[in-house]
Amino acid sequence: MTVKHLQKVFFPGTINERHVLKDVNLTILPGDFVAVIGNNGAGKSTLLNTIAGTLTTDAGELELAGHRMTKRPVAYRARWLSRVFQDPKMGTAGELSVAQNLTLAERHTGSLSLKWYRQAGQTQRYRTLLAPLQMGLEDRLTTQVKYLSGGQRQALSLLMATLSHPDLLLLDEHTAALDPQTSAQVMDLTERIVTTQHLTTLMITHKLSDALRYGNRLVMVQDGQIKLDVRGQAKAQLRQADLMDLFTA
Ligand SMILES: Nc1ncnc2c1ncn2[C@@H]1O[C@H](COP(=O)(O)OP(=O)(O)OP(=O)(O)O)[C@@H](O)[C@H]1O
Repeated sequence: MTVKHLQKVFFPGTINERHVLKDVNLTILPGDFVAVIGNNGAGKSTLLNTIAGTLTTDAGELELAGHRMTKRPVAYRARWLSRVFQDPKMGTAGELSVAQNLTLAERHTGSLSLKWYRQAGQTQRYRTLLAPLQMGLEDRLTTQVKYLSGGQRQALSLLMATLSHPDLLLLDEHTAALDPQTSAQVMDLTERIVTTQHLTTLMITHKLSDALRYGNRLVMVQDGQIKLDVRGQAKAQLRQADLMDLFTA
């Protein structure tokens, strides 16, 4: 994924004009797991939304898996890109069962009937997919998703978002609405899925400890620009105090 000279201006030409992304450049290499941090209003969500296509760009280029995404709608980008939102309700259909949600996610790449899960072997396959989440979902295939806990629902969202092996996985503060223990559980699950599938991942988080612990790369956005971009050994040596210093600098 490459982001070149990206700019976003809200309310252009008015008294409220605000340059939220100021010439952002970012090359995400295949297999990178990038944690994005930054103050409130720094431009993190705007960056993610322009990549996902829910916001248009004012200047710059976006390319993913060799395809130009810049002016493309969300549906076009969905072939290569998946997203998990902060709200566990966003990634799943509450009125449908766990199995039906999985079928929906699989229909992303084909055209299966929602009754497909009843076919022989399908139940076992879904149980096998769900068991590694360690949330007990393999025993709740017929439960309507609205009755699941936030953590179970977010784990299911994560599984559904990654079933199609996307070229880019966007995690939009996906553990922020969960209690600390569940959040840690979903983060560990995230790491397992991302590592096993070698997924290229961009994760926004407000938890500095998560940004330091997970992923091979850390990007700090400040005032619409990338203030810090470290990977590998340099990232491993970073401490929370270093980040706090940068936040206030
Ligand atoms: N759709 C919009 N219309 C107008 N202004 C917007 C819009 N979306 C964001 N902004 C403004 O752009 C700035 C950056 O917002 P953004 O949500 O990208 O920041 P953020 O780094 O994700 O912050 P937070 O950590 O609080 O979520 C803020 O001043 C915000 O008010």
